[in-house]
Amino acid sequence: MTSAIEFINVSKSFSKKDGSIQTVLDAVSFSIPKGQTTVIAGGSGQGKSVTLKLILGLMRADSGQVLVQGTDVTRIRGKELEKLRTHFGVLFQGSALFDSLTVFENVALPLRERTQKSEEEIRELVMTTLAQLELSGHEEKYPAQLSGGMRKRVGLARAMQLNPEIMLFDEPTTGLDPVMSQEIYHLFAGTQAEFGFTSIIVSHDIPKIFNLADRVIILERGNMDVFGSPEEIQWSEKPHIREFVKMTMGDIYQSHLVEK
Ligand SMILES: Nc1ncnc2c1ncn2[C@@H]1O[C@H](COP(=O)(O)OP(=O)(O)OP(=O)(O)O)[C@@H](O)[C@H]1O
Repeated sequence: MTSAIEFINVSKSFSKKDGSIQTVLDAVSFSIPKGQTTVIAGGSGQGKSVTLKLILGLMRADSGQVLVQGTDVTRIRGKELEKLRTHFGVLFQGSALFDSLTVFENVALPLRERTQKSEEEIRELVMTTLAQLELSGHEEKYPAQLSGGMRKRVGLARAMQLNPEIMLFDEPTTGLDPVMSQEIYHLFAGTQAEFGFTSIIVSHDIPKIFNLADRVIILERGNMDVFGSPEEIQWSEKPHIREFVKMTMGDIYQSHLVEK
């Protein structure tokens, strides 16, 4: 299976104020297959956002290789890095919409900034995506006039504009109620199936988010455990994974744990 992303012995540490060193990633290796959905989970401060930043080249690894579609991000800079980033669609917490721009303008932004398309072409593309994400009729509204779920959908519409091969979602359902979160998950599953991009989702919303996952990566104390499917997690013998299952998946997987 071809990998969209591969970490080979990647380490990342930070110097703390008290002079000590905090190792966030300790020689981790894993690969993210093309066209699949990988969920990155783990407790607070375990390095999920650092992992996304390393993938995007927003942060540099201390050692090891971070391969994005075969290119080592740790070795490129400037224009080359910018070009590589065009392969990504990014939806971060809070959707990061521009409040002073309408829905239409927010979604059109990447096309206006990154392509030579005419305004006519841009209108057609934006209106098509808005229709796909059930946002038709809202194009002249401003973000403040939308619900949280709609803002996420606008963020998703914008992230999809340049037909990215890889989508990164950082806590995509933060701040949404369970009904809206469910709606967003449906939308992810639908758009992923339709467009076939590689999805990487960082989320605390376990076990719900696991329904979307082809594979799961759990980060803890500098190490990563990679599971081929969410079901595999429950059979892990590792105490910290069993603890994670108990804390986050509770009753759903409890019976299996008891049976073991
Ligand atoms: N630029 C930085 N300088 C110093 N320390 C940093 C920096 N970025 C991250 N860290 C530290 O690295 C650790 C991992 O951070 P990260 O943001 O990746 O955690 P996370 O798993 O995404 O957590 P959360 O779920 O709370 O968002 C944290 O302890 C954080 O303080």
